Amino acid sequence: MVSINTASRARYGYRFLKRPLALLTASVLVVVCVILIGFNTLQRTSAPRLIANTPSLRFRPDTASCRFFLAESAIPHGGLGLYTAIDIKKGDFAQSMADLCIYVADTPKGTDFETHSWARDVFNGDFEGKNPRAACEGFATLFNSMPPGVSTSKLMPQNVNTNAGLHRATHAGAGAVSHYFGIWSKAIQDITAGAELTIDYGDFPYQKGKKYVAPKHDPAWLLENGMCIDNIKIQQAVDPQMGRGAFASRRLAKGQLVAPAPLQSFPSRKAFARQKPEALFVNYCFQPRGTDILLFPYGPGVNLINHSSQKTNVELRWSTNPYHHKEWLTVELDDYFKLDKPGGIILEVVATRDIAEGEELFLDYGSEWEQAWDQHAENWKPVDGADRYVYPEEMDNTEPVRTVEEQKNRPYPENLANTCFTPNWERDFGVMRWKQPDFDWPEGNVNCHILKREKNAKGDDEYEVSLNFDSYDYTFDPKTPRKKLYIDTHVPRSAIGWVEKAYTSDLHLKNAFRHTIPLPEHLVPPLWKAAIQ
Ligand SMILES: C[S@@+](CC[C@H](N)C(=O)[O-])C[C@H]1O[C@@H](n2cnc3c(N)ncnc32)[C@H](O)[C@@H]1O
Repeated sequence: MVSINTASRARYGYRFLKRPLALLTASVLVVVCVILIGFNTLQRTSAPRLIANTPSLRFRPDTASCRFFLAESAIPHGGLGLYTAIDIKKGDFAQSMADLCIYVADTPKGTDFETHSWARDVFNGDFEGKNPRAACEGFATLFNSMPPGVSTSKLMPQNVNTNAGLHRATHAGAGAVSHYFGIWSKAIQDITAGAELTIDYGDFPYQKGKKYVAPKHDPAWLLENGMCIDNIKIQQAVDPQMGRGAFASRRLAKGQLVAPAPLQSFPSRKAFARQKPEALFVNYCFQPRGTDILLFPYGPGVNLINHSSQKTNVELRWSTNPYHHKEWLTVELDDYFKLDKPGGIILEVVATRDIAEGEELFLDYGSEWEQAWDQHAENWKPVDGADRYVYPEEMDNTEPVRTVEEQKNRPYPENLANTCFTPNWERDFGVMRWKQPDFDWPEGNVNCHILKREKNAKGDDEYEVSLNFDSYDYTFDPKTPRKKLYIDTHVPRSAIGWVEKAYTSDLHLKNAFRHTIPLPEHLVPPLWKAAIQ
């Protein structure tokens, strides 16, 4: 937590200003600085308005430039809320970095994961399996809901394919990290510093007739009471085997809060072991040793911190924030899961030494995890056919797409299927002309077969496609009339994309590494430990 200390700010003396020449020099410097800062600020759209000072720390952290905070929601009973400390223009990104989601391909019915996760079609996970649902870290899971007209932001579930630099033919880490990275939100109105960032959930039970007011806090209050969630940026890890990693977006001082990590609790890891390999989700969870429970941290970037026992520069502790229900850690595990809302416990990532801007962050996952990884890396060999596997992002999206007929002679890689983005939802089956959608919901993206390709009057390719609204059933033969056959005509090339067929992505690699991150022993509540013996 950050504290403003204006009195001690004065301790930084400017005694040399007593001399006139020095005064002139200082004035020129100030003007140059103001111009440079102004230019820099313009490039970032809006200026951080907050000034902070933590002079007691030898290595002064740059908290003043924090752009996003987690703090008590200004919505009554809203719990924690997301805040911006900068002005954001309508249409601009309204978060500091993209979110990451982890899909479970066949979510068991009736489990806590099914009820507390994102639907398959929100972030383009339709094609992974029969009942895909996602756990997401970052802003997506932290938003509170406000009605249309009041809510500030909108999710932008972009179809970003990424294997995080890990190819199944060459990397032991392939299949051990999620490909669903790149989820953003954008401002749907001009947002001013101090505003709580909200989205409209769509199904939130708003009170009829109630006039909702946009929730906000004073920016200075945020600096005093908020937890900065902007200290991490996500990039390719320095060691390519690790996939992405978390990096310091500003300098961080020893002992400083790097990021809060609210936790989602799931009572049984077994629920994720019905398929082989076990669901990738477990790799992103803490597990108190000996228990079967999973704790999923969803604070922005926390989940992206890789392991190193040699280069460790952050550690975990239970949060001191009032929203961390520490009393919930004093009940037996069984009773913990009977609590009204088994959420509300928060870990914190804290710097164990001064960290320079741009340094990769490393947590020590412990020797058990390290040995498991070393063994995996030593024994790993690529699965059969790995060198023929093509990731969707490797396809050239400017090339004309071959029709089903043409594919008989020149097939595409067998793991890939086409998707078509269609606005034609309000229909019975039959033939419809494609039109430019006025929405960007990912539900519009469905599996399709390319039946015909023709030039339009402008000389551009247009396609006739057969759409499959049962996304994961990509096997149907378009020539055999089905009960419901949906045809779109005049589909432009830009509406056609590629996805991996169900059950073929790296998520399902038989040789993928799976291991939870053991919760450090000293953080496991004694009563939970008692349950272990
Ligand atoms: C919590 S995730 C970390 C973020 C992940 N790197 C990503 O790109 O999404 C944990 C996974 O990252 C990878 N990882 C983390 N530390 C690693 C290390 N020291 N060596 C190899 N892989 C590592 C492993 O696949 C592990 O299961």
